[in-house]
Amino acid sequence: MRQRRKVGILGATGMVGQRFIQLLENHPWFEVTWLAASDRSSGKPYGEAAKWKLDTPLPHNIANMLVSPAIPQAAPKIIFAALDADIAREMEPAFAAAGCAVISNSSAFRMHPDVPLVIPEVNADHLPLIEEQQWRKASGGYIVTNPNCSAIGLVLALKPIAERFGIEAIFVSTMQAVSGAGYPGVASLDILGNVVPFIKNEEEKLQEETLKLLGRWNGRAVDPLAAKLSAHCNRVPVEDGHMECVSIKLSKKASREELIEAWRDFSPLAGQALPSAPAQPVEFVSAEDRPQPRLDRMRGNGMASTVGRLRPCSLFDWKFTVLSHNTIRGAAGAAILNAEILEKLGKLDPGSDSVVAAKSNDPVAALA
Ligand SMILES: NC(=O)C1=CN([C@@H]2O[C@H](COP(=O)(O)OP(=O)(O)OC[C@H]3O[C@@H](n4cnc5c(N)ncnc54)[C@H](OP(=O)(O)O)[C@@H]3O)[C@@H](O)[C@H]2O)C=CC1
Ligand SMILES: N[C@@H](CC(=O)OP(=O)(O)O)C(=O)O
Repeated sequence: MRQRRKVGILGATGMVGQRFIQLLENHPWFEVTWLAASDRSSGKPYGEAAKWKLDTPLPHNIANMLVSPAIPQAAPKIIFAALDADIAREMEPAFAAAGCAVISNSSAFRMHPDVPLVIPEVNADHLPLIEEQQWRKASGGYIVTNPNCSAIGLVLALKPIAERFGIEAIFVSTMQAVSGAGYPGVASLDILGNVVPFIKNEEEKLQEETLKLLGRWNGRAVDPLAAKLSAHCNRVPVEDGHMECVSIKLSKKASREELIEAWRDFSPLAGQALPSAPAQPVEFVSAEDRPQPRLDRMRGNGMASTVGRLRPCSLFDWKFTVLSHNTIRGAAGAAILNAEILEKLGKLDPGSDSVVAAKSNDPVAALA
């Protein structure tokens, strides 16, 4: 049996941090040995610092672990980061500069030209971008990101179609769960019995990240997919699971059967034996009233994207509905799968502990 690698979680007390703890509890490759959060939590036992909000018990060893200050000294070399974007912008480069592999869930560096934005089933071939990062050259450390929670479900559904038929235009309207806003998130008086047709920066992220993810690695950089994309993002009173209504215009004609076949055949990680990879990343359901968040979000242990309601579109070619779990596939599970593919590629260990930390005093500038 292989020895499990020691990993740390930055932002461990938050909603996504908690998912990391839950999903890593019995992970065969990774063992959580370090937890960090803000000064409010640092020095306290995790069980006291965090308001555990998940429906599985907080593991005992984690409850008793002291929350560390969020600094790279004494942190393990593999870090899962679940920080607010503003804090991530300062902190993730400091960890990368100190020689850590930062597997980030935040939006801070997703669109940086030298930072891979990756869904392993879709664009693992973008990972060589890490070699362009100054931190990598100086200390072995790097940042790899996973996408926005709405982009992940959408892109998983689009990739098999883009590969076979090409996509020229996409229209998407989301219905996003409240857990996406963290805790305490949206006030109950705003969301109960209501829909809020605005999520700050979400439409911009969904549009630009989708095109980068479906883009082509040219050996030095990623050329984004040249398609038109228009997004509407809405918050709905659902606990977990982002649903999206999608219309697409194809480059080449496709029948309903051909589209379903493209989704069913899509298994690019088959044979890789990555512990978190779902056997069927895109599940097509034929029932006329599916997918639904409560019934379908846990397909593939929360890592599959469920597609249904495929029918002709009178504006574009086809329309369908897609659903994915926003804090599993859309956040912590996505980052863990990124770490697994990096491990498989022999890239997860950024170097031994003796790696010399980067000399730069400004790690953000070191990326430029
Ligand atoms: N919720 C979701 O569905 C998704 C969230 N994301 C992204 O993941 C990230 C985390 O989201 P979420 O878990 O919801 O956020 P939360 O607000 O629930 O958690 C934030 C975490 O960051 C910590 N933190 C805050 N300030 C600092 C600081 N100065 N130094 C160190 N740690 C700090 C908090 O610690 P403390 O408890 O001590 O304050 C807490 O652990 C965000 O970038 C978010 O956009 C991405 C996809 C989906
Ligand atoms: N904004 C998303 C969750 C999120 O935090 O996204 P991002 O990782 O892009 O910041 C939502 O509200 O559902």
